[in-house]
Amino acid sequence: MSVALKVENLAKTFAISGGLFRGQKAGVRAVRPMSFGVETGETLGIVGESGCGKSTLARMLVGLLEPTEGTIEIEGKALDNADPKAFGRLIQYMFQDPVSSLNPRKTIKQIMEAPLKRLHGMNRAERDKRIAEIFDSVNLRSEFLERYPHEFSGGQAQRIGVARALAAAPRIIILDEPVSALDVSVQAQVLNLLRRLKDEFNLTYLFISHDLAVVEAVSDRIVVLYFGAVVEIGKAEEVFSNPKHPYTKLLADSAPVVGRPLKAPEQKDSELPDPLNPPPGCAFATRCPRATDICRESDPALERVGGDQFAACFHPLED
Ligand SMILES: Nc1ncnc2c1ncn2[C@@H]1O[C@H](COP(=O)(O)OP(=O)(O)OP(=O)(O)O)[C@@H](O)[C@H]1O
Repeated sequence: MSVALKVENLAKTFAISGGLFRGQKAGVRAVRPMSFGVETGETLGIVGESGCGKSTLARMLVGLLEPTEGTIEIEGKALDNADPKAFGRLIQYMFQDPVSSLNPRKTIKQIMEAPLKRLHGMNRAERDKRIAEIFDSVNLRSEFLERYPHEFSGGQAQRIGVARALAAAPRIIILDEPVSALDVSVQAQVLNLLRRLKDEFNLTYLFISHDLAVVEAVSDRIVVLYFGAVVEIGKAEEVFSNPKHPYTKLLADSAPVVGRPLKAPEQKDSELPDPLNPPPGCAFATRCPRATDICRESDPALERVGGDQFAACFHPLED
């Protein structure tokens, strides 16, 4: 197995100035230094509550945001923010709401052609051939090419979003809530299509979602983020059924997962820490039923807690 993506000490702090912060050096630590790898052909699920840094991480991975520190490597090559085309040829982002992310004044054909011209310098005949192949793979009819984004239903629009991401011939696609806006019946179709395309094009996926049942079903491994940091990482079939970090357990207990009884979440305090004034210790300590003094004083590192599972916790849960 080869490594598709390697992230080392990747972090983003948004500097804040002016207004209340005039003259101060304040910053929101949206992503705290994190490291992980993704194997070629793997689907890595990324979960966490709103504000935990999922979008910031995704935007750094596709070169839309410059990291404050750390490195991103795809297939062994370090990415350079000064070369956005290199990012585009290797990694693409599929937005949650494809209709509003596509230019409403351009036809689907014009939208599909743009990355082929910009990233690959293809001539008209090459572009036509490539677009026809991709449309065939995502089961879209060629007459759709002359239409505009608003003319499509949710499921069709999502397939166009996939087609656009595929047009660049990337190695990795980041799927940001790819099915959350769709009806359940259409969700299954889009998920099946994504699975087939992954094999057909030998792709690697990063799958971001709030829906733990969907993430568990599609992922090989899952990363759980809390307050900008990885708190747990492990095999999809283990992470929610045998969580080691108390936060993962809280998420799993509060999510309605088919076949698993729904329990009230164990928690002391539902508030996230202030990102402008993070606590010195574990960011989850204020909510954690297992927290002790050490948790309030130092921030635990991610450590192996058995098999292929890692957790950042001084008191990981037992099997
Ligand atoms: N441009 C910005 N300037 C300042 N702070 C920001 C900026 N973008 C994001 N943040 C902050 O960084 C943190 C992480 O935000 P991010 O959008 O990455 O989270 P998320 O997990 O994707 O949330 P959601 O699921 O709601 O999209 C939040 O505290 C957010 O307020």
